[in-house]
Amino acid sequence: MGNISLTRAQNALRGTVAVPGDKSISHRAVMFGSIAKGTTTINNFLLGEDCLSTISCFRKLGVSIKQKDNTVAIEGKGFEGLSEPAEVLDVGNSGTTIRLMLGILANTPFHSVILGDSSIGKRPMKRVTGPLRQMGAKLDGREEGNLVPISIRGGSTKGITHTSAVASAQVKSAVLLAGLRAEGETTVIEPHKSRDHTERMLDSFGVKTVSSENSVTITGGQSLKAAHIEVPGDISSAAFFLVAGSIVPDSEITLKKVGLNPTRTGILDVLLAMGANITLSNESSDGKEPYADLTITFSSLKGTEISGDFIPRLIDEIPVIALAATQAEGTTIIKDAAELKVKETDRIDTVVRQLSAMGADIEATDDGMIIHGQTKLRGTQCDSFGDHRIGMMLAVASLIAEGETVISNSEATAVSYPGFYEELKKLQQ
Ligand SMILES: O=C(O)C1=C[C@@H](OP(=O)(O)O)[C@@H](O)[C@H](O)C1
Ligand SMILES: C=C(OP(=O)(O)O)C(=O)O
Repeated sequence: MGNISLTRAQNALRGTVAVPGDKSISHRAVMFGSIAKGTTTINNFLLGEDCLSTISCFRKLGVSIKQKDNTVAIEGKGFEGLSEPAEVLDVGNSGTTIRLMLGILANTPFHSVILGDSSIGKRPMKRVTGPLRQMGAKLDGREEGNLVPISIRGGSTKGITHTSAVASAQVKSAVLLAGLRAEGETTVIEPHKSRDHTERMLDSFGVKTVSSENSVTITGGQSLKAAHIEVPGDISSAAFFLVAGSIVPDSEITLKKVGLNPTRTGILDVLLAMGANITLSNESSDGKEPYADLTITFSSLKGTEISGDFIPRLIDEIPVIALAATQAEGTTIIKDAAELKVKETDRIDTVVRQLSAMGADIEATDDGMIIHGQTKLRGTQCDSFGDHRIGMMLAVASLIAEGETVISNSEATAVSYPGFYEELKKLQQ
């Protein structure tokens, strides 16, 4: 597995970055196009390994998908166009692929087996297989259907009202997708609102859902009509540059066409509350998703507290927010974020261990972390542990660390951002 060796930034970070397409939106565009009737086209599709896994799984389900660079064309034949896969569906490292796909397969009258890599092998699936079983789908897997490999035989399902213990767009989307073909209404209630890309994109495909603050209802029997999807830049990828620009002296970075769906912009609210200097320009929207250019300049940061409703709006950005907090004056407290423990790694544990090794004053709590700033960081031997967001956070940390930072399993960043290290390097010239 690859090591990358990085050194402290010699110059300020300056330049413009077009961050790659949004991962959540790219997955959904392929999935919805695969169950819609007609030709769905996607522009600025994310060529990250996770989204390529989604394409590969739907091809195994018999869907014709043409992909050239970041444009994709899908010949959808509706749900009826999906056929029993001869091979195992391998989702690689992607939690979104497996959970949403299970929702779709709940209604397909054939047998499928799904698995993923060693990280997926540890991630809980009961949160999805539980409600899908309640709807009538036949699923099984290790630990009573909690862990892959999962086998599923879809069939006829009935609508349910599901109260999810966690705010999770993957759970919400899986149940709503099963609800598309279920008898009657299906409602998902969450403790906090999670990202709503599914609801927005279903609308583009001609399917109505009804949302209130923390619940969404879908009526079964609706079919999808092909659509054209323009994928905005991924704010979760932009987050690494937002923090890099804030902590490397004299920096100024512009990020083009970054998706600004309000269920995803917690990182902007938090960085602004910490004193970051971020301006928006060229605000617009394609279809249902708003976007804008973001410009970030270096500024001094102060600690903050992040909890409750904020957490789902920035869940994937917490590793890099923790890094920003090491450079902020005062204390940052992150709580209500126990979900971090069931991501690609236990992100409370990996963030705390890796940043501690670099000299940060950071401690783990049951549902988050406490960071005391400002600390000087020093380069050391680090590890992404195969978690793309940890790899990218450590690369940003290296920019302000004394000496050499070596990151093992550095290739993990290709899961959501192929070419990340090169882009970071370009800003230093
Ligand atoms: O629905 C999605 O596209 C995602 C939802 C989130 O996961 P949860 O639903 O588990 O919170 C997020 O962490 C993941 O990166 C993508
Ligand atoms: C948690 C993530 O993705 P997934 O759940 O799709 O593996 C992520 O991208 O940080």
